[in-house]
Amino acid sequence: MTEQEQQLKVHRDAIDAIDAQVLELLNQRAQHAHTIGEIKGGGIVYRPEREAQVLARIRELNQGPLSDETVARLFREIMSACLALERPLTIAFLGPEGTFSQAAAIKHFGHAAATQACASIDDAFRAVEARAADYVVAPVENSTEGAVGRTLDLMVSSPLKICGEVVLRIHHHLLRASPTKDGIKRVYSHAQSLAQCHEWLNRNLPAEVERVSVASNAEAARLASLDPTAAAIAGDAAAEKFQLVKLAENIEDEPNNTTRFLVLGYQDVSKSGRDKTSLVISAPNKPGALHALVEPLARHGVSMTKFESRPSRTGLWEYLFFVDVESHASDANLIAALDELRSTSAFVKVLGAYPQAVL
Ligand SMILES: C=C(O[C@@H]1C=C(C(=O)O)C=C[C@H]1O)C(=O)O
Repeated sequence: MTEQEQQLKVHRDAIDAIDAQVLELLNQRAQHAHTIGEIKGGGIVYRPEREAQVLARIRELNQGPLSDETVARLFREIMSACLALERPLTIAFLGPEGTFSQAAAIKHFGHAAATQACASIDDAFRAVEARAADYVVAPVENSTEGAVGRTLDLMVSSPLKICGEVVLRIHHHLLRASPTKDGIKRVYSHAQSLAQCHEWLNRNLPAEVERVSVASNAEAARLASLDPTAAAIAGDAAAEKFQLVKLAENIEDEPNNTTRFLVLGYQDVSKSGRDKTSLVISAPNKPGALHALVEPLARHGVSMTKFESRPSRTGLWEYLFFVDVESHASDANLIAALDELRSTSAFVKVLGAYPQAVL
């Protein structure tokens, strides 16, 4: 054995011994999670607030050299596998396979969860409402393009509650079946992605190349895989699924492009310690209405992280305001502010209280 081989052997033997211990400990952990499942007695096993606390604690304990992000991702998968011992969760998302919604579902629930592709955001909500899936993951806002109106509208009438949020960094690539930019006649993508790459397209593709908006980026990738004169704008998952070549990477105009997704199900989530509550409140279109809405929140020390207005579709009220606050719905100051708002607004709905994204 050479000296180098001897040195390698020392460390490989150490790794083998550690792996045996890690394996033993992982199974001990799984056993405890299973027992907790039994104590819960067949009720809802998944506890978003506990999972957020586990991930936050792991990040805090971490001394490196692995990054906080890396260890949190590993523990995300460990919890996912422990939970699947009871029953794998089914997560509905806006399909087809390979969309950012699916990537968000996997980021939040780990790979042990089963993902169920749906034809529309409406269908994904319906799957959970009909209990054909456990949770839905739906996009709600993009840092460059703003709110996803359909998700906001659905939440107003749906009986589902928000029980988590997922923040996903969005990277778009120009994809094609062949490795050249020559002969591209059209580019397929979802309208939002075309908008997010608008300037890059202006600079890098001839003006006569047609931009065709389709239902999803994954659908765009599928079409580009069939049509030699087409390219698609989509992310890594779609590129992999349809075996397309990346002609250009990270072509989004805004480098910090992120999309926020919400997780909804039939579940009230207890306090994790770092929570948000999402509300929708109606306000008439008259002077001072907006002030009357914000003032009680401010006076009770509730801090807002988002404020989004949307015309009411029912015609009963002029506007609906979607408000996110940095409190849990069970916090005394938020309860007091909501009591006041209920006495002045025709419609106040708590869409859910949930842990802030940890990953
Ligand atoms: C083990 C539990 O059940 C599930 C599994 C968890 C885990 O593996 O740590 C955490 C929360 C729950 O989703 C629990 O509630 O503590």
